[in-house]
Amino acid sequence: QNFQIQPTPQQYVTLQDSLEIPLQVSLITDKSYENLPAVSLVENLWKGQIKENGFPIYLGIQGDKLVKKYKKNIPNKSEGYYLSIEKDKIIVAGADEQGLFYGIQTLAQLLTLPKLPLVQVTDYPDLPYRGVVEGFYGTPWSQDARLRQLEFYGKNKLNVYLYGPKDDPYHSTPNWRKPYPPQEAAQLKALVDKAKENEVIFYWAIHPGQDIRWNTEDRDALMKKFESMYELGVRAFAVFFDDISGEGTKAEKQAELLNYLDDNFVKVKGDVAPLVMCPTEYNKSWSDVKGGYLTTLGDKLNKGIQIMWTGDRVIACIDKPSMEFINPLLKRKAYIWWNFPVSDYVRDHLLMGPVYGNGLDIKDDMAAFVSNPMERAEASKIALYSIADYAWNLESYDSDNSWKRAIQDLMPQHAKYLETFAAHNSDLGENGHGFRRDESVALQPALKALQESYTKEGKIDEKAYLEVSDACQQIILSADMLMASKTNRPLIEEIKPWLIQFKLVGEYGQQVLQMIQEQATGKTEDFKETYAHAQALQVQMGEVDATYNQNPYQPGVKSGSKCLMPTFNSLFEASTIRYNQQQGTQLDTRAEYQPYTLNSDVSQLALLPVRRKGRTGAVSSSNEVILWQSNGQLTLAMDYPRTLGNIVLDLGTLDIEGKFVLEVQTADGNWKTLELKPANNKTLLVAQAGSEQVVQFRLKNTSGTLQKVYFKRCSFNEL
Ligand SMILES: CC(=O)N[C@@H]1[C@@H](O)[C@H](O)[C@@H](CO)NC[C@H]1O
Repeated sequence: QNFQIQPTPQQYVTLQDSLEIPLQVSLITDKSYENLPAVSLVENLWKGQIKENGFPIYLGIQGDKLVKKYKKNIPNKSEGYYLSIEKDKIIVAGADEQGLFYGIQTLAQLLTLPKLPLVQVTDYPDLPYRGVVEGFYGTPWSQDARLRQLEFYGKNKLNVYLYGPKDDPYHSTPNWRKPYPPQEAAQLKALVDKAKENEVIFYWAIHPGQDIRWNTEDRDALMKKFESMYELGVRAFAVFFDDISGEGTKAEKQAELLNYLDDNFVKVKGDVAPLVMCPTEYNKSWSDVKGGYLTTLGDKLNKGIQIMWTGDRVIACIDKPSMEFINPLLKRKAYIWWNFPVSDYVRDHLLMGPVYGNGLDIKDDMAAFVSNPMERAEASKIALYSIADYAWNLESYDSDNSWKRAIQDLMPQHAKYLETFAAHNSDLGENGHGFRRDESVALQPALKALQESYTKEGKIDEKAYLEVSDACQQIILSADMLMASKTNRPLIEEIKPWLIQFKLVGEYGQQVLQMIQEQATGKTEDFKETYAHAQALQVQMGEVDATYNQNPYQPGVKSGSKCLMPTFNSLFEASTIRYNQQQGTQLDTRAEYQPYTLNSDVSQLALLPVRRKGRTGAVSSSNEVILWQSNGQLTLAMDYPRTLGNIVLDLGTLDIEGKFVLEVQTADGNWKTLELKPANNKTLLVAQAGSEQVVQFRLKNTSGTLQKVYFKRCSFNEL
């Protein structure tokens, strides 16, 4: 990967010459700068080698005498800088202190080269605010993760971090009125200090809308909370009104409160950044323009207050039409809250792919571009690196080039392996927002050719076969090397479950390739064992999915879910079907491993699919009235003895006494009846399966007559 400055600078002139990296430097700067982040940064670059007669580095800010002669070179743009590396000196001149800091960040990147190239960099950001809103549901980032993030933002010229984790009880209901306890307060103070060191504006956000009352008591409570955050060093504040219902959603009241905060806190303090607010109607698909919510905010909110916007939908890329819709309503440029790579609605997937799809022609239409990331902080850095690249210089943004550099930056020693992993772990899978991403892009043609040639004609496309076979080798190698990596352990620890799964996907692919080869060339003996090996890998993938990352939303671990797994599963099924036809065998052709099997002589239940999500199993419910004949039964068999927790039934009635019996068969073969107890004020019935391992359970109509019931729920969980 040939060297590029990150983010891509506005103007970069190299003089085709270079300089040995000076071992000792002397800093020539206005004395009042000694504790500026920019100066601390350059002191860290030459730790202990700052000497009077060292190589001269001039550091200045527009207006200083020191950089007077570079006045015309310094861009007249906030956060802009001019960096000139010459044979006998280096000049770093900022339009302001942030620009000076960024000039030195660029110098720091050039210092990673064997020699310092003689360059002139004239640079500045397209957008005034660029960064991250920690605004997702799920486990909030840890203190360490946040400290590393802030350093990453400094390096990548991101200048905003909005602290707003939905599941922090002091940010949101119920404790937004309360000050943080001492330990959390100290941690926040440390974050504020780290942000300052990295020229990042640390916004503390409050999420009061679910239970706020529009009265002076709550208004004063909010002011008091802001005051307590101010004492911790916070100098930037946000109020989020998203995902709430009821009183808190009123635009007039929201505007009144925010204007009050603006007039009585922000303007009074004098050193606090412009307020940022997230509206209740934060995307077009939900907004009711005629209802007047957005126009009320646009008309009434003080001009300086920023209003966030996620685009045409909750999860959507941002383009010109999106901005042309919202800006006139808000009577200001919307402050974009981009919901990527957030994955709190697809928690079993990692979003490691390129950042693409946002307009390159909208730098003058947005007040800001901040990303809502994954709860996995390190894994989010691939996307955040490219978001920094995009938001600094939209027109020059190249998503694939940026993605490759992001990976190189995250794991220089294992970039090849991380790229293999990231390429196949980028799509979200089916989801309620309908937002999808490309995945396995480079391998798609070969996967498609292999699948079509085999499933349609039972032939092997040799070229495609070899390409997919190599890819499987690469997948296994990458997973192993990354799991054993000594660098960037925080990243490896975060993605380990997916690395384990990814390796299994590669191994499964290898077996499936062997299956189609053996079937196509008539090696019937080998096929049976290869088939069994493929099934063994399906079982292991199922176990990984049922073991790691268990959560109440999208439990489990999906890897290669858009292209690799569907192709391998289809080839597994096709080759088994062909084998069965050839040999007259009855091998199970189902590729999605199913530990649970339903059997029933009640015709309306017999074909209901059984779904497994993480550690819960559930029979798809039916909307019909079930004609359940006397002695009719439904059984749920396990692949091997398993310990179950609750078995939950909903037959649409609690009146099952003397009509239905629920029994479990334990591993010793004995049956025992379980007591079904009502579990809510409706028709839910729950039974404890007991501590022994179970091989199956059954629900039987013992009434002696036909029963008409519903079949709304039959689920169970494994302990
Ligand atoms: C403004 C915004 O997106 N708010 C939340 C956000 O916290 C979630 O993380 C986001 C992604 O699921 N959905 C929208 C919504 O639930």
